[in-house]
Amino acid sequence: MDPRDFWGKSAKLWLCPILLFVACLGFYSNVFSLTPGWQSKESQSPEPQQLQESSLQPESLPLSECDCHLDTCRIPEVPRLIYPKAQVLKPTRVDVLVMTPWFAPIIWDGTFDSAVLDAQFRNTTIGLTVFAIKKYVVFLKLFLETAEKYFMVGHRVNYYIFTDRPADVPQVPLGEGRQVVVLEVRNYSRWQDISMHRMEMIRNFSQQRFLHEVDYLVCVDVDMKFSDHVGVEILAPLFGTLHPGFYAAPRQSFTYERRPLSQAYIPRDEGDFYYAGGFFGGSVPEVQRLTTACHQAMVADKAKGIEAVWHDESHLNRYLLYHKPSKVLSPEYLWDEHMLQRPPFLRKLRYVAVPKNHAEIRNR
Ligand SMILES: CC(=O)N[C@H]1[C@@H](OP(=O)(O)OP(=O)(O)OC[C@H]2O[C@@H](n3ccc(=O)[nH]c3=O)[C@H](O)[C@@H]2O)O[C@H](CO)[C@H](O)[C@@H]1O
Ligand SMILES: [Mn+2]
Repeated sequence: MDPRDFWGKSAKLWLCPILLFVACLGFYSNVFSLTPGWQSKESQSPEPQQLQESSLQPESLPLSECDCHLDTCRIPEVPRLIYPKAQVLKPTRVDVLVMTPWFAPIIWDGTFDSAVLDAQFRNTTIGLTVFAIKKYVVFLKLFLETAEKYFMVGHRVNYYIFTDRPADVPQVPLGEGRQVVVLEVRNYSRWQDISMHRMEMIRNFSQQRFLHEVDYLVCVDVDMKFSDHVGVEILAPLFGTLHPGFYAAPRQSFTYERRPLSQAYIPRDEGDFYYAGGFFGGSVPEVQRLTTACHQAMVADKAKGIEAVWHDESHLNRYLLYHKPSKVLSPEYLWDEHMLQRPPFLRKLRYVAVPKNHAEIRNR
């Protein structure tokens, strides 16, 4: 028999039971889906109560244009530009790590070209959040003046100043497309509580305002000044900054929270980097997720009578361990000249600590 003939005839014979089986499958799957207890987990619709609760979870925040997988964001069109060509066999930095194992760039001087980046990020509005509660209002003047000189120059910027002393916010001349927005908030008696509640307040205002007003949020400490360019090279769905005290340290010596009782707990055999609490950010939905998660973790810790060793910074580190940032800023973006000796590979100091007398300024 011709093999083709065999397959021709037997195909018809085989096809009948298969079609019958498929039809039965379709019928029974419909019947089962109508029968309680036969639904698969995924297709179960949550009880109204569950739905309300899960809508508070950071993962289930509403989708937005920026809310997409790392590699699926829309590529912006850039105009004709003249800039030096990258050379594949001449890497611009060989002295430092410029890429994480999950392919997030680590931002160092020499690794980026602002001409290209500025074109890619034109029409972007950046929100810079900063808290100046109680005596910390004294830092605002230098902070704003230096930000005008170095932070996102040429782009639209909203300075969101969270303070309990709106009258003490200084008037600083601002460039075009830049504005100060004063957000009056409560204070706390302990500095640790002020620091930690930043997560809650950023979360709250993200929902109320930031989602509608800016594309990215940059969340920083106020007791600092800009001293070199900080531009759109830092912008990404989620970014953190290498803490200047730990960039070369082994993970065992990172000052993560080590007590399993805390929501910020990280075991000694885990950890990528030690991130600083004083400089993080991302798209508004991602920052909303981060701040919601960190705030919820701090509420849970408080209920158990535990406070993480480095407060919000410990929770930020835990979050960024399990939600890998899409860019990592080098310590150029957060440095303390009085505490640390500048290593030769640190070519620029972009955002640096302003010395403060802790006894004089904290808890006042
Ligand atoms: C540079 C850096 O990574 N700093 C982190 C580090 O502490 P720092 O020692 O830099 O903490 P800090 O005294 O600067 O406090 C954090 C921030 O809270 C605000 N504030 C604090 C007290 C106050 O009375 N009024 C007020 O407005 C202010 O914006 C300040 O910059 O660890 C803290 C948690 O322990 C935070 O994670 C900080 O972000
Ligand atoms: Mn600080």
